[in-house]
Amino acid sequence: MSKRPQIRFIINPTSGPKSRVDVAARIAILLDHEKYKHDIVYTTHAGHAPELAREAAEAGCEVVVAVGGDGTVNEVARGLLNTNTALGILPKGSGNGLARHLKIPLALDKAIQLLNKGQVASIDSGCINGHPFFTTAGIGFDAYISSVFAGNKKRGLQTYVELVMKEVMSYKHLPLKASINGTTFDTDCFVMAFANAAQYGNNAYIAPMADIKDGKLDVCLVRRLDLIKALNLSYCMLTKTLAHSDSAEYFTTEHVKVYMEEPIMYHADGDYLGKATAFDVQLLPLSLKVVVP
Ligand SMILES: Nc1ncnc2c1ncn2[C@@H]1O[C@H](COP(=O)(O)OP(=O)(O)OP(=O)(O)O)[C@@H](O)[C@H]1O
Repeated sequence: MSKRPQIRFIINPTSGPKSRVDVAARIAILLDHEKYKHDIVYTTHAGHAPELAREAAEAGCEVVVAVGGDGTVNEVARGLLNTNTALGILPKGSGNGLARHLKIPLALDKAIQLLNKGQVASIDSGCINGHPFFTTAGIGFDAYISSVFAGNKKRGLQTYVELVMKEVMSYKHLPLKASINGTTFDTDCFVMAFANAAQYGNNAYIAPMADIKDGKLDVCLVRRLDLIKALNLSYCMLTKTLAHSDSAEYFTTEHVKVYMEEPIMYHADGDYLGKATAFDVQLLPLSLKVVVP
């Protein structure tokens, strides 16, 4: 029994809708205790989870499980990058982009059971100006929406879509210079998204063909939008058909550089990170182990 590997659960008590479900109790009931010893820790502030994850990885923990939304998953995964410790996910957010991409069950009990029998796979991660991301990062309108969404008490797809429709026409397109695969070009930018996973979350597919293990980022560039194109873009994202739309262009690459005259907003995994005039976006191949079905 003493050789059982350790699994740590890191719970963000603030993430997701309020729920009466006692996650610790469900873990106690459903986790295979012959397979794992476990401990449960709770974050007390933003930025706490990377510390808790790193500490567990350094102690030789086999799996560290993020219990929360994509923000919590990002923080835990950051602490596990390039270690032998695998990330597990109990999805509790409103978008759950990485869990959805990896086909991790959204139902708590099923996600706990997956930890008992799942396998470990390596996935790529991305890095935008030094900030790791696992689903998507982006500059422009998606980052602007992240900044507004962060201050919004209501969550979920409906809030998100309402926000996008309200803000889309007043959003100011900014010009940028991008270097991708040895070519440098000038363009207007409504959004430039760097996709490691295919979706933002909520099954909104910004890069439907993105493969999280292929060593490439799928860069989606939307140069300009009018109202009709905006409606079409939303429809295409939700029907996984954006790659066939004439609103978006795609590039696959390991490295992108972007230069702006005016500062532009950016995000990583939906967390608004501020504004910058220069961006260096890289792909870090197979840099994270994850428990998957
Ligand atoms: N104890 C805490 N108190 C306040 N903020 C925290 C705490 N622990 C983590 N955080 C922060 O909460 C942020 C949001 O978490 P997360 O994305 O998991 O939940 P969510 O916003 O409810 O989910 P979603 O983004 O899917 O709606 C994280 O980026 C993290 O920095």
